[in-house]
Amino acid sequence: MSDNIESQVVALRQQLEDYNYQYYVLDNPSVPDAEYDRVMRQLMALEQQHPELQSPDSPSQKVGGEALSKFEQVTHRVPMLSLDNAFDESEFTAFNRRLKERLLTSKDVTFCCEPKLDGLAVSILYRDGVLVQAATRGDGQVGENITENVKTIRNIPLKLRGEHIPHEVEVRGEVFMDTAGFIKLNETAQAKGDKTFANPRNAAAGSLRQLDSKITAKRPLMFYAYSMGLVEGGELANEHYAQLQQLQGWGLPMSPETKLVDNAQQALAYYQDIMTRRAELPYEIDGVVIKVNDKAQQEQLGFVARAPRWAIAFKFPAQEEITQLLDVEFQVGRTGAITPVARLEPVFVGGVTVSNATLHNGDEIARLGVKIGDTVIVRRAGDVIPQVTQVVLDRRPDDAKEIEFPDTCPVCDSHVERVEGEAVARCTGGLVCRAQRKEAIKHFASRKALDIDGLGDKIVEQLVERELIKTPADLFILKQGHFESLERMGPKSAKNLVAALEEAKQTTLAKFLYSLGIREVGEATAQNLANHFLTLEKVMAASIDTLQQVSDVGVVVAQHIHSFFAEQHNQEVVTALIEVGVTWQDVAAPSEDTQPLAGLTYVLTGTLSQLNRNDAKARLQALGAKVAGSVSKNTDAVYAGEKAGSKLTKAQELGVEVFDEEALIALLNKYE
Ligand SMILES: NC(=O)c1ccc[n+]([C@@H]2O[C@H](COP(=O)([O-])OP(=O)(O)OC[C@H]3O[C@@H](n4cnc5c(N)ncnc54)[C@H](O)[C@@H]3O)[C@@H](O)[C@H]2O)c1
Ligand SMILES: [Zn+2]
Repeated sequence: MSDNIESQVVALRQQLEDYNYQYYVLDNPSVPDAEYDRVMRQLMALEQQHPELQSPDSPSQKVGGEALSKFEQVTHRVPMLSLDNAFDESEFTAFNRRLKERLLTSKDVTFCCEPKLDGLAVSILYRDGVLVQAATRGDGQVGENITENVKTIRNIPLKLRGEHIPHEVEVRGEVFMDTAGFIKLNETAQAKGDKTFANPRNAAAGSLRQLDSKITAKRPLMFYAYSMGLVEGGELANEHYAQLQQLQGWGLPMSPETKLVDNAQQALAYYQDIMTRRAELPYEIDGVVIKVNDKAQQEQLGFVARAPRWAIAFKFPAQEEITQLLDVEFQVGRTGAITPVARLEPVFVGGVTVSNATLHNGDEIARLGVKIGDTVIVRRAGDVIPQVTQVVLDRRPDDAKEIEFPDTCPVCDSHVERVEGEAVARCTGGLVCRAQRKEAIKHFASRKALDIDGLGDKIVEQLVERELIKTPADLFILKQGHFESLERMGPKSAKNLVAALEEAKQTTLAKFLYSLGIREVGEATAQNLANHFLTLEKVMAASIDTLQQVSDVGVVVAQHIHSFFAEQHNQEVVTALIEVGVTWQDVAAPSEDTQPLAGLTYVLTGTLSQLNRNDAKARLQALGAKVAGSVSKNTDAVYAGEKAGSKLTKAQELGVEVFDEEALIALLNKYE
C-alpha cells in the first residue's frame, strides 16, 4: 500500500517537473493551468497525509523553474516567492480564519486587493533612481538577467522621479501582454508561418526572455508594479497599499484596479466584481490577489516554503480545460461556408459546460494537427465561442482517426470547393442547398437581380420555412392562394406579387447571371460575362482558362463560376428557370451602343471618395474600356483621386490627360 503511494508521489512529481519545464523553460505548456493545479493538489494532499514522503525538492516546495543558462544569472537578495491558491469561497474563508488565528485577533484584517495579472514576475532594481538591473523570478533564488529587454517596455521608467527615492529600491511586478497585442502578434506569426503562442502569458514570457532585446522591443509588453523587494536607504510606508502609492509617486505604473478593503467580506465582493468585468479588461487575469495590508502583520505571519502566509491568489474558474475530441461534424453556413465543429466530451470551462467548439477551417485543423480521439485544450474566454487551441500529443490514443474534410456538402450533397488561396471551403450548390436557400432566394429577387417587386425578405423566409419553395424556380409555380396564406398578406398584395413574378421573367442575361448568386460575381462581372460570351450556354460551358479572358475575371472568380455550373444541381435549377419562362433578349455583339468605350484605355489612381475603385473599374470594362495598371503612351486618360502618386507624375511626363473623380462619375453616368 505505502509502496504504491510512494510510487504515486514519485509519478506526480515527475509529471509536475515535466509541466514546469515546458511552462517555465520553454514558455510552451502542454496542458492548461487547471490540469497542472489539479495534479499539484493531488500531490500536496498525498504529502500531507504521508508526512514521511515530504521532501524539500518536491515541486510542491519549489518556486517556478530554473533560470536558463543562456542568460546571465542574477541572485535575488530577497527571494521571489509564489502564492498560495484559493479556488473557491470556502478556501478563501479558511485563509481569512487562519490569518486571524495566527495574528491572535478577532478583529477584521484590512486587505489590499489586486488583479492577478497573467504574465510573469520581474524584479527591477533602481540605484539612485536609475534602472540598473532587471531579472526574471527564475526558481525564486536565481533569475535571468533581462535588463536590456525590460528597458524596452514602454511604461517602465528608466529613471525615477519625485522625492525621497531610496538609494536602492527593487520594484516587483508583472510583465504582461494585452489581449489585442497578443492576437495581433499571433496573426502576424501565423501569416509568416512562424510559431504562435498558446496564450498571452506565454507570449509575454517568450517575448521577454529573448537574447536580442530588439525583438522584445517590438512586442506589445506592459508592466504593473505590485510590491517592493530589497530597499536600502529610504523611508518606506508601513502599509502595503501606501508603498504601492509611493512607487506610483516615483513614476511606476500600478493597476488601476488595486483597492483597499476593510475585511474578508469586502475582499470577496472585490473578487466577484472583478470576475464580472473580467472579459471587458484589456488584458487577461486569472484571479485576484488578496494581501494583508499591514506590514507589521505581514512580518508576524511570515512565510512557508514557497509562499507568504499573508497573501493568497484567489483564482477564477479556468478558461482553459482539457477534454476529449469525440468527433468532428461539418456545418454549412448560409453563404455555403463549411465549418468543422468539434464534438467534445462535455467539460466545464469559462463558467459553462462546453460540448462543441469551432475548428474554423481545414487550415486550422492542419495547424493544430488534431485527430479524432485526441485529448485537446479547449478555451472559452468571455462570450467568445469555444475554441480548440492545442492537442495534448502525449495523450494521443493509438486508434486516433484522421479528420477527413468532406468532398460533398453534408446538407445537399453538392460538391465542395476550396478556391486556392482561401481558407474556407464552400458548398457549390448555392441554388439548391437548404442551408443557403433563404439567402439565395433573397438575392435572386433583389433589385439588381430579377427585381421581383414585393418579394421582400420576410416573405422569402416564410415561403422557405413552410417549404413552399426550395429553389428560385419554384417561385414561378406559386399561385395567388399560396401567397395569401402567408402572414400579413392580403389578396391584393398576393395578386400584385403574382403579376410581379410574371413581369420579372423578362430579364437580361447579365441580370440572370447576377441573380444566380455565384460567389464573387457582382453586377459588373455578370455584365462582362454576358458581353463576352453572348449566350448562357457559352458561359456555362466555358473553361477556367476561357473565363479568365473576360475583363475583371481572375483565376479565383473563374474557379467560382466554373464550379458553380459544373454542379449538376445548379444546372437543373437553371434549366427549370428557363422552363418556367424566365427569358431574355439576345445579347448584341459588342457595338458602339453596348460598348461605347471600346478601344479606349484608362488608368485609375489615388483614393476615390465616392466610388469604389474596383466597381469603377468593372463598370468601365463593361462599357468596353480597358483599365490598365500603369500609365504608358497608349493610355487615353488617367482618372486620379486624392493622394495620387507616381502614376500622376508619369501621366504628366507623357502628356496623358488627367481628370478627377467628378469627371469619372460623369463619364459613367452618361452611359448608365
Ligand atoms: N500549464 C502548465 O503546464 C503549468 C506549469 C507550471 C505552472 N503553471 C501555472 O502557474 C501557476 C504557478 O505559478 P506561480 O508560481 O507563478 O504561481 P501563481 O501564478 O499562482 O502566483 C504567483 C505569481 O502571480 C503573479 N502575480 C500576478 N499579479 C500579482 C499581484 N498583484 N501580486 C503578486 N503576484 C502577482 C506573479 O508573477 C507571481 O509570481 C500554477 O498554479 C499554474 O496555474 C502551469
Ligand atoms: Zn450544400
